Amino acid sequence: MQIKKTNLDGCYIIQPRLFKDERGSFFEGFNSKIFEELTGLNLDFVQDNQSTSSKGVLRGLHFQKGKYAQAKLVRVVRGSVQDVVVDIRPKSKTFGMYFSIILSGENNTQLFIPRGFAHGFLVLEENTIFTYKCDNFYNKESESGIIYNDVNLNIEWKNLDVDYKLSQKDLQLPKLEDLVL
Ligand SMILES: Cc1cn([C@H]2C[C@H](O)[C@@H](COP(=O)(O)OP(=O)(O)O[C@H]3O[C@H](C)C(=O)[C@H](O)[C@H]3O)O2)c(=O)[nH]c1=O
Repeated sequence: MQIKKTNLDGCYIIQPRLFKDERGSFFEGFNSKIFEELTGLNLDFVQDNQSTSSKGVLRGLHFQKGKYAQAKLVRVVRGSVQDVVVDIRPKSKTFGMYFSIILSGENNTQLFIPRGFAHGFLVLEENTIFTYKCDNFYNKESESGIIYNDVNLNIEWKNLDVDYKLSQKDLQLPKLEDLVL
């Protein structure tokens, strides 16, 4: 497993070691011992999520507030996404800045997203399967989010040959400046 820092403190790109043979391939999706050795973080993931989306779906930008904030370890099983995280930690020197990366079933790349970030992704291929671990349980009442095209964030979402598809809930999300964090 290789870990690389991003421009956002505490957010890491993780590249698992892939083992290939005549049958196919194998990699460890998560190994707490190695992860702690490389990041110093001792995480207790309590929930595993998976979503399947068609091309053009944009989920996010979401986060859970307060004590229900979640750190996430995200990756794509099949297909590909443009994954985007926004630092919304009020005291962070990179508050309001974002990081974007392509995650795919081909590159097996993972992103570790610490608590205090909003997260979303744009689906680049049909039938993309997205899976992720969370270190805190889902809590509907603490759900919040930021509209994907918040002018102040100026996220450069990839141009696709299909329209973006968002839930009604996500289309009504506020801008970061209108949130009380
Ligand atoms: C997140 C979640 C949802 N649900 C239920 C609630 C809804 O009835 C249904 C779909 O939920 P939602 O539309 O919020 O799913 P996404 O738009 O994929 O939300 C996720 O997408 C972004 C990118 C994230 O990073 C978050 O983990 C999460 O907010 O699943 C659950 O039962 N448990 C859960 O943990």
